[in-house]
Amino acid sequence: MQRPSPTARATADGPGEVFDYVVVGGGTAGSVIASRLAEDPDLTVALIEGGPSDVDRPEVLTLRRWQGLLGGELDYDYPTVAQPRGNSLIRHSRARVLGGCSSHNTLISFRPLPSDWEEWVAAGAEGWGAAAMDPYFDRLRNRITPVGEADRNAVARDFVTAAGEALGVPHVEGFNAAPFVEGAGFFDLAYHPETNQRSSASAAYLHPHLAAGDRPGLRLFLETRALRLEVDADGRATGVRVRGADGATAVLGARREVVVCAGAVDTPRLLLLSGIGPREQLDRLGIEVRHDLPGVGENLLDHPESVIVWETDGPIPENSAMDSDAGLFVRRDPASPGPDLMFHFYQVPFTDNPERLGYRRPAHGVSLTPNVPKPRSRGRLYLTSADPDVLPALDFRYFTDPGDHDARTLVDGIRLARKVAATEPLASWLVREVCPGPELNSDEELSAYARRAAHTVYHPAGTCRMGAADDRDAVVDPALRVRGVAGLRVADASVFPTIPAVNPMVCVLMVGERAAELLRQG
Ligand SMILES: Cc1cc2nc3c(=O)[nH]c(=O)nc-3n(C[C@H](O)[C@H](O)[C@H](O)COP(=O)(O)OP(=O)(O)OC[C@H]3O[C@@H](n4cnc5c(N)ncnc54)[C@H](O)[C@@H]3O)c2cc1C
Repeated sequence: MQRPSPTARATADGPGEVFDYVVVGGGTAGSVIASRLAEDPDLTVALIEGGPSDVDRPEVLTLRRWQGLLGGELDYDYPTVAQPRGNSLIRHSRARVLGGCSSHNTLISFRPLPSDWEEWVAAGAEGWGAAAMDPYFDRLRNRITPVGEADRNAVARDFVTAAGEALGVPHVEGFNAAPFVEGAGFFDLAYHPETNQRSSASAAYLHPHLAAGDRPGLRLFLETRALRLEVDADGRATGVRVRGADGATAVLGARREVVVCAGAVDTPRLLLLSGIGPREQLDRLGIEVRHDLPGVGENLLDHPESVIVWETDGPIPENSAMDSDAGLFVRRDPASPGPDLMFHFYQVPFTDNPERLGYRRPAHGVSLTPNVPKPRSRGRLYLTSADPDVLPALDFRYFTDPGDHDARTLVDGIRLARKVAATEPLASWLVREVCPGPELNSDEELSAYARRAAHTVYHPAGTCRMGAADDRDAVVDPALRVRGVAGLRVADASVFPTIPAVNPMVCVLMVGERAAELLRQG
């Protein structure tokens, strides 16, 4: 396959090239947008990606190797600030490679539920309802397919059967076929079952064109970091100041628009470093205010999870797509429009966090990770320095919602997981509950364990939230335009007003498809 074309030829502070569009972040949304814009041969598009190419990198492109990428050289690996009600040691993995997080995630692919989109409309995202958004799913170029037969592990099959028996939820074959509120089954994944290769955003939207050379207007700037957005005296974004791998800087100009797709951490970070954000924070750090926009970095959302681990009666079979191929959705509150508790089933003992609490990893085991589909806690991202190399502070404020809904959800999750584990055919595989352990039973004990052993499902979102054009706390309007700055849009997980009940990657891809259409409309 042809190597990606040129990286930035940055000359110190010299005027750089000018493109119709400059897209910052060749990740999940950015790959879609750049590819779609460049379908028009008359347009020039610069795609700025902080990481290297994923082409010809089997450690990236092989789905089952995902855990090997966490914390490595292709991971920005953000810490969180202290979480008094949760686990302060969670690291937020974010990929630094073409394809972004779709190049190191588990590629579980859920069409967002109708109620997820309707929540966005209620939050001011006019035009983003289910009827308008659903057709974008069918446009996605990724290969989205149920876990292949050969990858369906016997213990995962028995988990699906036991979950149905124990909780009375339906066995779902193909979660994307129709909206659901409950169910257990194998996931749909964006992958090629015959080779275990990723169908990431880059593999689906960029690789074929890099190989065919049929996107003449598209230039990739790899290993190139956007340091600051250039905004002129009239309040218009005119380009992006970048730094190449050799340390040289340049400005890439945008004739039409700049589109920021750097993800829920780096998009607000870049806006803040560019003087677009809450005046009080920018003043304190000595960053010149280009536009006072109070919502930048607010509304930090995530799906928190906890874990129950069982030791198994010997090793379990090896076959799998990526070691967490099946899951379970439950609706505890009949008034909820969608599921209000979700579980991933792992064919491995997932003990990273429990080990810090003194638990030992069993030689063989499986895990269930209950998570909170609609968390009520809201966090915040902010800068502590004007230096672009200082990491932003991520304060998720996990488990701080006044009604204790989020922690309560995990306690219910542990109790339901125990029911499933006690039910055949899963029960025969298991010899003992390793953590939290059968001696922990009260709500208080389970809540304390669930919060201290908490992890993230790696779904940060919401930090440049979309809202009505006159909503002073919204960062972008329903056309994804940054409010108050001309020629600048944001399109990635940061625009989510609320988090979908399901895993969000497909939602991000759909935001990318819609963003490309909005950009073409001008
Ligand atoms: C380990 C893990 C597992 C996950 N599993 C799933 C799953 O199975 N299913 C699911 O639905 N979701 C999953 N997710 C979440 C999902 O992958 C993300 O929500 C989604 O990919 C985010 O897309 P994005 O476009 O917002 O950001 P990203 O895909 O992160 O893209 C941002 C891009 O911008 C680049 N960038 C950042 N800053 C700069 C800068 N200053 N200059 C230049 N480039 C920059 C980055 O290098 C990156 O390529 C997972 C996430 C992780 C981390």
